[in-house]
Amino acid sequence: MGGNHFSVILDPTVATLQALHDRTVTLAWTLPSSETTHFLTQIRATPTVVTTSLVVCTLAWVLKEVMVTGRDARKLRAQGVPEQKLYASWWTLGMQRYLIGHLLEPSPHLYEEPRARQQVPLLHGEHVDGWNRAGSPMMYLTRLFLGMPTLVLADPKALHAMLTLKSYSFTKPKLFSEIVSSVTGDMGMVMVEGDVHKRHRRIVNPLFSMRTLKPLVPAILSSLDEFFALVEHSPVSTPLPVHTLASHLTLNVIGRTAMNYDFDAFNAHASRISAAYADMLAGTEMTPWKMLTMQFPNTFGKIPTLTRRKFTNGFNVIETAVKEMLKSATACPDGHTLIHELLRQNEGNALSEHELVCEVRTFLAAGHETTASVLASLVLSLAQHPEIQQELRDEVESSVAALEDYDALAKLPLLNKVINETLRLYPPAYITFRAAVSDVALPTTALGVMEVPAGMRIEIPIRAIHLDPSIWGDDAAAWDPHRWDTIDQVHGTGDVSSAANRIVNGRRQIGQYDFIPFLAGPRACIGRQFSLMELRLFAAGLVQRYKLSTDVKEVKSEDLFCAVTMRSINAWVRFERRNV
Ligand code: HEM
Repeated sequence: MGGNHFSVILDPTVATLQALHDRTVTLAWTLPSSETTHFLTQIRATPTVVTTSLVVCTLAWVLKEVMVTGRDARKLRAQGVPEQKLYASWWTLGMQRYLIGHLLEPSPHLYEEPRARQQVPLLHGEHVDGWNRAGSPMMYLTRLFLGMPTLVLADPKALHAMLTLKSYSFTKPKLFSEIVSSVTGDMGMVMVEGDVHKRHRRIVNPLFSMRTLKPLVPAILSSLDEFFALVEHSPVSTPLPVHTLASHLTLNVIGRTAMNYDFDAFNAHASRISAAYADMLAGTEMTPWKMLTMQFPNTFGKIPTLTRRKFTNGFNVIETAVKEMLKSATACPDGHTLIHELLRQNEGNALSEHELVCEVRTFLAAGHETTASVLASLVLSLAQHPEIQQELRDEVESSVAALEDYDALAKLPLLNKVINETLRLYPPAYITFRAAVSDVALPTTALGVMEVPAGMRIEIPIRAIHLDPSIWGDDAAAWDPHRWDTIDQVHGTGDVSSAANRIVNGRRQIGQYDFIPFLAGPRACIGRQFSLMELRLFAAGLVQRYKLSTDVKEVKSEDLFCAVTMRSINAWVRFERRNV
């Protein structure tokens, strides 16, 4: 019997069982326990009946997943997509292997070696059968939750179609949305899809134009001054945890520039809102328990653990605070922060109050840890490379009279190369996901037109693409800003996908989809210019004022903490004040 026949029978059965299960669970959580007991007695739900129903539900669901997703995997294999060979049969459990593996061998981080090498081989530069190198398809099938197939896709032609030409034929997969929306709310720009997304993007776009952003330079520099004050109170010989300080710095910036609010994050007794936000972020850390709660939100997800209670409390504190921020911005319509501009752009109330709140929450979530992560890696890399640091200092001092002159700063070649190289090697969005809304045809470099089945989960391995030696050369894993001296960034998918035309007149051709720290297309990062502005001002300001040094010789994979974003957790740097 083919997968389709199975689906016809199984889909409605599973949907019914699932609905029954959800209904029972909802009742169980909402009714007082005495009424729950009464209700269960009334429907003769003895422990045996409940257990049997749950087992049947689970089995039916597993059967459906295996049948339907197995059929989808077969469809892709039949078109020539290679499948990653898993190392042992229990790995076919997909992501569940982390849960089991965790019990067998506790490990603090989801992507820690050696399991990570097998789960995300490209992230770790491991070879995968069928992966480019010798011209074979730049994609492969791997397994995620309960063995569900995921298409890991790095072919520039297919990425161009998926991210740009047919962007709205793909959405964020449910699991991804659940993690993000738990922080941003359900109606922020990262979350919304289709026409709703177009409406949000149209209203928010002007906030991130240079006309709106440039007046924010003084507010960004005032946050840098606070960082300087903190550094100057610390002994010169003591390395400072830039991975934490950068996060405080960018939180203060996003508060001041976007929300008209002072987070005062460098202060150990920081505001209630900073503390609530920290609690909320701690609740998104990707642990095996977190994965279980995401997969079964109505059962495990409802258990009121301490982390969950702190998370909910943090969420509510932020929600209330953002509502107050919106209210005070409404009362001061000429203000210069992003929240003021958002309200001006929202003339006619195209976005509801709830949508506005989610949008502001999104700026906070998307615009804070991402930039902090790049900044920490950038400062550490400069400290590890004193010669580049000096070159950058010379460039800044000879070309820019004052940091306020942002137009001059934005043009500095080495400064931009240092930032690009850091975004290449340490992209905070190291990986992202999409799901096909319906059956969709994608052109590919090696397999002709590929039919992607509806619902297929697709992973874009951003960091793996940035580390691929066939794109960047054999020294791809090294931090070398001068590699950009001989790079041409080529727009479109053009001719760069084959090794033969990668090097032209001694210059390396890098396509639009070979370097995607901010992704590409209609859903590319809207905050790109904002974060580049922060990074340019901070990098220039720091090398002007301090000599940076470190004892950290290399960045190992366990120094990069990977959850929703990737961030450095071992960036200890000394700041020695220069006599100028
Ligand atoms: C170095 C810093 C940053 C990096 C590397 C980065 C990266 C990204 C990436 C890769 C995406 C696409 C995610 C996906 O669709 O799967 C994205 C989306 C987004 N980013 Fe950023 N981001 C950064 C900073 C910022 C800042 C500062 C803001 C705002 C203040 C911001 C706001 C957003 C928003 C709203 C989206 C959703 C856009 C849409 O779906 O239309 N980001 N970012």
